Amino acid sequence: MIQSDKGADPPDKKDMKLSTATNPQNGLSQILRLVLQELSLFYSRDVNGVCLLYDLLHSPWLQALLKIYDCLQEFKEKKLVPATPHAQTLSYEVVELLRETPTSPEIQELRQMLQAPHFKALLNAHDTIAQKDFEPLLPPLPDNIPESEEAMRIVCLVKNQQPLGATIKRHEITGDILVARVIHGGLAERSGLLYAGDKLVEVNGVSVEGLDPEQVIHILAMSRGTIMFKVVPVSDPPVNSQKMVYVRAMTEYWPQEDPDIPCMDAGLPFQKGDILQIVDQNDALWWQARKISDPATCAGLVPSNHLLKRKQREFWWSQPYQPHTCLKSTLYKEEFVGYGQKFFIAGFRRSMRLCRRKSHLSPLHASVCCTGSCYSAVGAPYEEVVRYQRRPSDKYRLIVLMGPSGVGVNELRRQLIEFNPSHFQSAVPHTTRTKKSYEMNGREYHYVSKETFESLIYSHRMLEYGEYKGHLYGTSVDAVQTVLDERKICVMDLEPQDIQVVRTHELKPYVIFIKPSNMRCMKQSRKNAKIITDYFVDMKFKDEDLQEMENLAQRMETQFGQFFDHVIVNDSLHDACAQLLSAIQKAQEEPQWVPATWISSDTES
Ligand SMILES: Nc1ncnc2c1ncn2[C@@H]1O[C@H](COP(=O)(O)OP(=O)(O)OP(=O)(O)O)[C@@H](O)[C@H]1O
Repeated sequence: MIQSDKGADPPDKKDMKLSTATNPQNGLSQILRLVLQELSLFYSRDVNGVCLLYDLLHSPWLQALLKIYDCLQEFKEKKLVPATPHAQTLSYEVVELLRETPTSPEIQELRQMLQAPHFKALLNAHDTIAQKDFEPLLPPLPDNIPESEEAMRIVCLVKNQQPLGATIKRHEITGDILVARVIHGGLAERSGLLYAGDKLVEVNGVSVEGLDPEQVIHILAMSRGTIMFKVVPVSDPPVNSQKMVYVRAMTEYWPQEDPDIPCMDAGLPFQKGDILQIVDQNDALWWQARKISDPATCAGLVPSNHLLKRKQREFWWSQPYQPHTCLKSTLYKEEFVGYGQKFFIAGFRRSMRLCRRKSHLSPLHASVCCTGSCYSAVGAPYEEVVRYQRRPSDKYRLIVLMGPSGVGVNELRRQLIEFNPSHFQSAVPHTTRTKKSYEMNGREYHYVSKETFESLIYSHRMLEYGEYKGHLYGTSVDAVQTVLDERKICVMDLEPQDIQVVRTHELKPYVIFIKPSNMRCMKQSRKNAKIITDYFVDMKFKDEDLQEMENLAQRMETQFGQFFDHVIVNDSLHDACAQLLSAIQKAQEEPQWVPATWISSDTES
């Protein structure tokens, strides 16, 4: 039995009314109204997805659409007829009458308007429609057509700047030239007259019998204006009934470098992190997709998940063996940043940051999880994604900052927390080292035994950890959850190798990559910046430090760019902070693409 929770605000009854039409055949509006009423009962009970569905059905654009639908239904019923079937003659008569009227500027203007070509064309169109005179007159079919004659279709397409949007192939046995695929959004598909499997008989009056596909393409390339195809239609035109799927490309693809692609010109190149709309998966090997950043263009061919995985594997095995290389850092910073300030910020200590950088070298780490570089060798080439909009009642998404050492990740994180400590916070890390006299358990660190720390690792409760001077340091899921449970935004910095561990539906991380600007700008902006390394105190950035930072940033982008939701170039600190604030606000308040598994896990829980 469905009950309403009295504690919550019931949705406004007035707004629920979707349509005012009284037409008894108006079933769609009626059904939607009932669905809304039903949903309003669940609304206050926080049932997963109901609020989203309710808001969708309640949205002004859907209601407006329904109103339009209702109006159209009403007009359909009325069977409107034109006031006059011959508006053109009426117009001639008016012009004649005006001739006999004394001339004035207004009469002159009216006469000109009635005789203007566009007005005449409009009246002509009106008369054609009024007389329902749009069916072309076809000659009668000859009586003596043999039974075995194949039905032909004549297709005329007007060539413009766009490609025709179809590929052809030769049938291996019969040698016929067939339409291999029709590309979504292309001229051929929009005409609705050509289908994959249609047999080409003639192009512009030239028979294609015995020709190679290349020769047919040459004829097409030479044609100007209208192209006429004579085809034998495929008996069963393929129907694309698959649902639209969106994926994030986890690898890059360049059709020009792929000798296997059936038609290089029809290929769609993409880069890591691009969001693709998969519009056709009928072929097991070659899908059709378009980039959501470029929705107006027609689709292109991309390798299917299965094929791309195979290609990745073949590429991986063809590479010479390389021992595991890590993104290493040489720039180290001071011991303690948060101490002595108005409020305390945890997680900025040098020990913590150094162990982070060394974490992927630890044998313990290697035995528990797979690093990012392993991931790129065997991981899925596409990740299914959906649009996710955080609801105000949801916890905040975890904000992850990453970047090469010295780029300013910690400076930005610190400034953010200082800007609004009641809104932004770091997680308190764990350590196995002993507490110092001025420290407090749960403020600088959670001080735990080695056994406790290791059990957290083995139970996958550590998001990142490492060893420094014989002690373990790390950040736990629970420490992050504590911040999120307080309805604050948790901001953490992470090495890219650890990114897979935080990508869970629980934390829904939003990853921001902090990137150095070019060397010339960096030399200027870091003129007075001081770094403290393991060996020197207050050392200025040297050119080689900046160069290494740039190289490291490039490697990080190449290897992990698919995981970055946003990139900020840290040139002016002030601008970078402003960009960071705005990016975080968008991450929390605007729809974003997230892995589909994060959302399905939500529904299951
Ligand atoms: N945009 C900037 N302009 C000038 N100085 C900057 C800028 N960003 C950061 N700095 C300075 O550069 C130095 C290094 O920054 P920070 O400590 O934040 O680096 P990091 O990315 O956290 O690397 P690490 O963890 O190795 O210290 C600091 O002195 C910081 O104040």
